Amino acid sequence: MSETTGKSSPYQTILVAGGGSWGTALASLTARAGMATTLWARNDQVVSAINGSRENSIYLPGIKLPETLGATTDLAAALENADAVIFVIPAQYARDNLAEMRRLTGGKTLPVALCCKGIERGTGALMTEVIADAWPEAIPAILSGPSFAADVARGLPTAVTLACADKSSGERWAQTIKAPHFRPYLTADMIGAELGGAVKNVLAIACGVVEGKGLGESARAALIARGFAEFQRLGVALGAEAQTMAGLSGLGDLILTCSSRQSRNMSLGYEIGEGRTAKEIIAERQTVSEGAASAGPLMKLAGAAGVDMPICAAVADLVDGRTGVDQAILGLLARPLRNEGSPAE
Ligand SMILES: NC(=O)c1ccc[n+]([C@@H]2O[C@H](COP(=O)([O-])OP(=O)(O)OC[C@H]3O[C@@H](n4cnc5c(N)ncnc54)[C@H](O)[C@@H]3O)[C@@H](O)[C@H]2O)c1
Ligand SMILES: O=P(O)(O)OC[C@H](O)CO
Repeated sequence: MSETTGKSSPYQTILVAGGGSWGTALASLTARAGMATTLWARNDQVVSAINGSRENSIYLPGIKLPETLGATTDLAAALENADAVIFVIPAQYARDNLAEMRRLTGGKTLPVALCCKGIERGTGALMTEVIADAWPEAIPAILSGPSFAADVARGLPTAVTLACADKSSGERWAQTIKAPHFRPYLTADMIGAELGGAVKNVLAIACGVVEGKGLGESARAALIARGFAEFQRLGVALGAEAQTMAGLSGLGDLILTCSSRQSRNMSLGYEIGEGRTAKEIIAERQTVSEGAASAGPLMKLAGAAGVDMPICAAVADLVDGRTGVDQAILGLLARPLRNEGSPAE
């Protein structure tokens, strides 16, 4: 897929499922572009705030939302007229919500852009596998890449990967979400796109630990580079394309998330590096840190593929309380020396 035709028509009636910061930013984007957009959230405070004061004061405070954006807690009604769904519910709740949408639509074939960046606990399934089980009639796409919700909602320039195996649906999605400041790049490589988003969240926790522990910027750069090598090994094993891994949803998002404490994953790692436990930090947060829930399933996926991912394994041990920060760092530094390009054992 080298160039889009530019002739595809956008989807017109959009349901954005998920009233967190990213769902709200994406809903604002499509509503501003003129698509009839309804945001579904399970939290009625979010819905009243959006409909009443044009602001998601809980998850995206301080951003004025367009008058044309409607919000509802009634999923069945929101699905009734939708011709496309932007799915922005955290990965661990994706299966149940997708299955419910399938039930409510009677198994309708709808295009669904999956925007969550995670791997399912228990199964180690990627989001395309989850949707294939839970709503097999849907036409999935992956929207991923370096994009903080607040940046996009403020109209700051952003570029993302839009992956869709169905060329015509991919082109329609590109026309639907594009904006003067928001630029989607198309690919058919869905595995590469979704893997990048899930793995960078785990690696961002490690980078946060490095910062919180005061290990220095050289250590952080080394961790990003070695983390990227881990991601590439897994990607190759699972059939991801090299250019997707080096692109926006891979290297691009890894750089963003590992460089900014605006990232919930990096800030989680930062606090762990300062000496707190993941469990206590997560318990007091209202927002999601996908890397914490996805680190364990990522190790399951890597194990099944026979791929060694020592940094991600250390993060999984850390967030699940099987190791401490000092022990994790010592474990990584004590690994045998090897050639830079060699597949680790
Ligand atoms: N925020 C960003 O900048 C950003 C950017 C790109 C991708 N993402 C991804 O988007 C997804 C959503 O993240 P977010 O930042 O919008 O979330 P958030 O942390 O802002 O809010 C969490 C949302 O999840 C909802 N939720 C929790 N449990 C639920 C359940 N059982 N069923 C339905 N909804 C439930 C909450 O009501 C809330 O709307 C994540 O996978 C995240 O990695 C986020
Ligand atoms: O805040 P995070 O760590 O969930 O990152 C948000 C986006 O995924 C960045 O691209």
